[in-house]
Amino acid sequence: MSAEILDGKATAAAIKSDLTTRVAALKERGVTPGLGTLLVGDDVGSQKYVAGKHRDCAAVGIASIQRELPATASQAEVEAVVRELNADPACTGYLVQLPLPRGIDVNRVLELVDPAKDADGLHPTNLGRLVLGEPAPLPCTPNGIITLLRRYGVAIAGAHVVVVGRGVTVGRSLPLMLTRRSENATVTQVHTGTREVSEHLRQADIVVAAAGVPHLVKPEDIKPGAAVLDVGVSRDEHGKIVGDVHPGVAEVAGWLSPNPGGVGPMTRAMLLQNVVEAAERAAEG
Ligand SMILES: Nc1nc2c(c(=O)[nH]1)N[C@@H](CN(C=O)c1ccc(C(=O)N[C@@H](CCC(=O)O)C(=O)O)cc1)CN2
Repeated sequence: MSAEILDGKATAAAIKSDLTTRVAALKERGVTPGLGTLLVGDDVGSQKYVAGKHRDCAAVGIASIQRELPATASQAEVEAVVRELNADPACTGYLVQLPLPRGIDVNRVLELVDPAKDADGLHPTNLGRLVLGEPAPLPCTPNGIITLLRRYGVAIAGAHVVVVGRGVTVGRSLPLMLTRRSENATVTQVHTGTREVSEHLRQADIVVAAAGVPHLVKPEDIKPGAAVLDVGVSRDEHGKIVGDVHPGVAEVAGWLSPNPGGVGPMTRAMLLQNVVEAAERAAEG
C-alpha cells in the first residue's frame, strides 16, 4: 500500500485563501501589511525562493519591499539595509534570506533585526521566547511541518518524532516546538555525530528528514505506517530537486510529504501567516 500524500501545495493554498480575507479586513482598518526581504548575493535558489515569497504577497494583498545586495557586500552594508528595514513603517515584517555569503556574520545580522518585525521567527529574542513558552513568531518551516501534520490528522501528542539534522531554520527549533505541551511529542534528534541513525529512525512514528543528504532515509529505516516529512533539498546534475527521503519509502510509510510540493509551500504560507499576525497584533495596539 502506498502512503497518503501530505499535500503541502494544496494545504498552503487553503491557508493563503484564509489569509487573503484577513489582509482585506486589516486594510479596511487602514493597515496594509508589508513584507520586506533582503537578498545578498546571486544564489539562484535563494533568488527563486525570494521571488516566490513576493508572488505570494501579491496573491494575498501584502505589500512587498525588496532589497538586494551583491555577493561582495560588506558586513556594514548588509547591516545598513537591516537598519533601514527596521525604520521603514511600510515594512511591517521582513526576513534576511539565508544562507548569507561567506564572510558575513549571520548571527550579528539576525540580532540586528527588530524582533517585532521578525517575519522568520529567527531572532534570538523570539527563539528565546519559544524556549520560555511565550508568544512569538514561529520559524516558518517547523511551523509548516506541524501545521501539515495537524491538517492531515497525524497524531503528534505522544508520538515519537525523530528529527534528522540540526540546522538553524529547521533542526534547532522543531524539537522545541514539538515538545511544547500543545504538541506533546517525544523527540530524538539525530545528526552527523549520531551512531546508528537507522536504529533511531526505525523507532519513529514521525520522521522529519532535514539533513540535505540525498535519499538518506531508506525504506528499511521506516516503521510501517509512520509519517515521513521530506525537508532536505539537494539538486541533481539537471538541477532537479532530490530530497532526503528515498522514493521507496512511499511503500512503507503511512503518510509522506512530497519534495517538491510538501514542506516548501508550507514554509511560504507560514511566512505570510507571521506577517499577517504581526500586523493584526499592531492593529490591536
Ligand atoms: N530567511 C530564511 N532563509 C531560508 C529559509 C527560511 O525559512 N528563511 N528556508 C529555506 C529556503 N526557503 C525559504 O526561504 C524555501 C525553500 C523552498 C520553498 C519551496 O516552496 N520549494 C518548492 C520547490 C521550489 C523549486 O522548485 O525550487 C517546493 O518544495 O515545492 C520555499 C521556501 C532556506 N533559506
